[in-house]
Amino acid sequence: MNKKSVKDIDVKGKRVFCRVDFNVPMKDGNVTDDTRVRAALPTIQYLADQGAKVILASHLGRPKGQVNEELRLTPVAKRLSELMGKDVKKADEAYGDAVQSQIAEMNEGDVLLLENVRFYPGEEKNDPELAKEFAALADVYVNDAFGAAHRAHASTEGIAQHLPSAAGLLMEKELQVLGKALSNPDRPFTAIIGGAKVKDKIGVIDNLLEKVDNLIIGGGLAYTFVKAQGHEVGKSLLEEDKIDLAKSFMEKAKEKGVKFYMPVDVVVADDFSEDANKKTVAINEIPSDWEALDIGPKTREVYTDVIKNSKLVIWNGPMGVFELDAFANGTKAVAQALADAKDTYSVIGGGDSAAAVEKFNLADQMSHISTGGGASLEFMEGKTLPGVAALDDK
Ligand SMILES: Nc1ncnc2c1ncn2[C@@H]1O[C@H](COP(=O)(O)OP(=O)(O)O)[C@@H](O)[C@H]1O
Ligand SMILES: O=C(OP(=O)(O)O)[C@H](O)COP(=O)(O)O
Repeated sequence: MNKKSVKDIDVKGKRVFCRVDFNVPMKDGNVTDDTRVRAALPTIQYLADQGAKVILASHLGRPKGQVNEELRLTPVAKRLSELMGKDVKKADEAYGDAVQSQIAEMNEGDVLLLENVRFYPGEEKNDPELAKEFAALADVYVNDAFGAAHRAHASTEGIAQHLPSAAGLLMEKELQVLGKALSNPDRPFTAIIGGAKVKDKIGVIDNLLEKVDNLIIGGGLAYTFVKAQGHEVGKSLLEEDKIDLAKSFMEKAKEKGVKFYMPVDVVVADDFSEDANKKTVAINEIPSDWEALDIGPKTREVYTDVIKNSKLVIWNGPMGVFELDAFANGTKAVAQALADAKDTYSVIGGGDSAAAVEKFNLADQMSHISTGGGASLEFMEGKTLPGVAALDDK
């Protein structure tokens, strides 16, 4: 990476504004999954150990520029305190005089978490005035929020125009792992694309066809491809206006010699619920008033085999509605195959895929679980991430 690292700059005694992605799931005022907090710990700990005054900033949810009591970062500060084994102070705002006073009282190695930056309308608008207010709090800017690096916001992009800046350790690791996967991949290289966001993932499929040896399609987005193959999909998820594009991808795969794997059988249900009637059918036999909610056993076998024979696999999006146990088998089979394939480097991206791997207790057997869903997709599409582009070059 040609961007400065936090390790390239002197932070001792300096006030460091460190943007992290603490956009974590919460329930009843508690953090229910602290993966992103733990992922940011190496940078926070490094800064504290170096004697910096660590000022952390993050968004949480989408409060649309207004204060939302349920989206305060207080529970995250509590969790971070527990993880670090030291007191982490929390500010009630993200800039201004009160925050300045709190910072003035900090000692070297202290950590302060600012309030949700999206409580201010200027954040998502990348308002230069708000960026200046953030910059006024610190001497140095470090961006460790890979999950938000695809956003050009005041705390991810604007602030970097006003302070010396560098990438945090998580940011570096994410860019290095994903960058290597794409620039110099071990082969056979397989991409598995599933989930429900057809529109978001179409672009990435196009780009991946230039790079992979195998492309596996599953999840809700498969049915646009199934339809493009000429089969009926009943009530399954379908993006009518993307059928032609799906067709062109299958043709492109043929031209490029990419093996394109689609479900050969599926689990269909008469309702989107745990206790729906369900049955397994061949891909050309989806009944008109049923919907496909998971891949079937034959497909699981094929996909498992491809994974076993790959050296590098990137996986984004579940194979079925894994939140319902009745339709979790396809996703579980893929996760298990990745866990079993010890010689295969596995990269998981996307909140739901990561959640699925956690649910099956297989997270620690994956090589790399990316903290960014949208960010990892945009990166893999070859787009520039504004939060990275804004940082100082080496
Ligand atoms: N066959 C399907 N029909 C409808 N929804 C599906 C199907 N397969 C997967 N899904 C849903 O897709 C969602 C995840 O999609 P997406 O957000 O694109 O993935 P990710 O967050 O991993 O990028 C899950 O909530 C899952 O229930
Ligand atoms: O959770 C996030 O995105 P992700 O679910 O695509 O990983 C990031 O924190 C970005 O959040 P945003 O999509 O509200 O800008």
